[in-house]
Amino acid sequence: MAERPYIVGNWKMNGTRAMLSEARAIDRAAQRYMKVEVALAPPYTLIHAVHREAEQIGIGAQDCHPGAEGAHTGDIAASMLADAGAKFVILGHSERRQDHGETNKLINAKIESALEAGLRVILCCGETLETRDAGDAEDFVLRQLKSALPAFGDPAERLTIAYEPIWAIGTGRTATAQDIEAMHRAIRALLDNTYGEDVSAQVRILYGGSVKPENAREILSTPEVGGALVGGASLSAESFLGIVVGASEAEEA
Ligand SMILES: O=C[C@H](O)COP(=O)(O)O
Repeated sequence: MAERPYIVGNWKMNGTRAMLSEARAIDRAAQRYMKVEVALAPPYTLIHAVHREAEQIGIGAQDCHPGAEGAHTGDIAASMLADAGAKFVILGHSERRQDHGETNKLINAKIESALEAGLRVILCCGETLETRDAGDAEDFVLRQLKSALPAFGDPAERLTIAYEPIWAIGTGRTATAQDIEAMHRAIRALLDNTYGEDVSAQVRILYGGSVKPENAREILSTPEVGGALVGGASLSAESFLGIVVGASEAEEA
């Protein structure tokens, strides 16, 4: 089974240089919880500055362009992220799919490009409430993954999946532990079939959607949950570290 629980903060479109003190506090405190792998994905504008501050935590980005370079105004290539100090990139987040019409095909191309640039990838998936209520959540998520997953057999440790039910993002609602476990088991079975069990075992499956200090321990104790992708609660060191503590306790239990 893959290593330590992975707790990743996604700052989304939040953060100016004034937030560097939060990143610094997270980094310093993370050194006390070595059983947990802690990472932050600030906006592009802060990647290099947070990277320079960080001694312990991993720094990543929230998106990249599928191309290597060229005339794409406003876009950022994976190699440029790596140059700025990023070690991973979040791809296929539901907010990118909704706000920018990202398709699984495009996300697949971005993944290939990110891996080529030496980055780790956190591939997001998740269903809407309508899809869940219609009983199609599992089929929908597995279809998303089948279309987006990279055809690699080699750097499995560089792939992480994040299951984020869209209706749980930023709403205060979380999926039940049973629903999370069932979906994570379905994703694990897909990874087993796609890459073989040895490779699949190296891929962590994170849960995302209103993870907070109060629910972190329960969620992170759920079978097949290898960590959390945290939005709102990652914006303050205090609440994010509360989740890190929950992960550490879940790991020790
Ligand atoms: O990337 C993070 C997720 O979208 C979860 O966001 P949230 O913790 O604010 O619900």
